[in-house]
Amino acid sequence: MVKLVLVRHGESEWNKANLFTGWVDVDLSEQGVEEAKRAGRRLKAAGLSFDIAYTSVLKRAIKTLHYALEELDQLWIEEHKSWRLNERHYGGLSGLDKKETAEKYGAEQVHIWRRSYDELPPLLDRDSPYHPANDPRYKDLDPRSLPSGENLKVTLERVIPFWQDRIAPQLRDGRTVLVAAHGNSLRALVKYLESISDEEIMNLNIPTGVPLVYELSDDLAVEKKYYLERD
Ligand SMILES: O=C(O)[C@H](O)COP(=O)(O)O
Repeated sequence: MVKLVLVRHGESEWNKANLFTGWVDVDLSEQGVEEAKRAGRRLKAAGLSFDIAYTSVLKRAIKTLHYALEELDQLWIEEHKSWRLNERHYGGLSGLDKKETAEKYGAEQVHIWRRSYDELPPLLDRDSPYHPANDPRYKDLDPRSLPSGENLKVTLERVIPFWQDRIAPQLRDGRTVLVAAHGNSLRALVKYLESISDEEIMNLNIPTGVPLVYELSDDLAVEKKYYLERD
């Protein structure tokens, strides 16, 4: 049996302000820092330690990983960052207020944008400051793989190759893996790991800063799954 732990970053400044965020690189709020440290304490209380960690190229996930590893005194472990673990790109909704957007387009439409599997948000113009083509951290990527807006399906299609090529081989070699990422990149991974249907995934929410432990068989089938809810 091998262990995989997923943790969604702690509350961000824009979670707190109720703004659509996606790939915008906002920081953790004060509460988010506390949630990240608490995640680390919960991992420690559960007797977990890690061989390798993965995160996105967004600071709310990177910092969550580091705060958690600091509590474990494991800041030294090997870690890898990838855009493939980024939050889903919210396209033209990036930076908008979620409540105001619901007032404008209706709560039902906003719920579909937020939770459906295959409905795309409005797409972003390539000259928008929120477009990844204008962000140096993505300069080495093929411009064709830079999204102007993503649904969960597109997010899953870029997360799963990273899972298959990078994370799964580590687990198969018996390593304990920590992944610090985002609400929707983790929903995509959970959908894949648990074969959740396109309809059912609409009801799945992953809370911020609560470690989700998977116990996997040697061929990476899910044997057990639980949240660490105690420090
Ligand atoms: O990108 C965002 O706005 C949040 O991190 C996740 O948003 P959601 O709850 O609308 O999926």
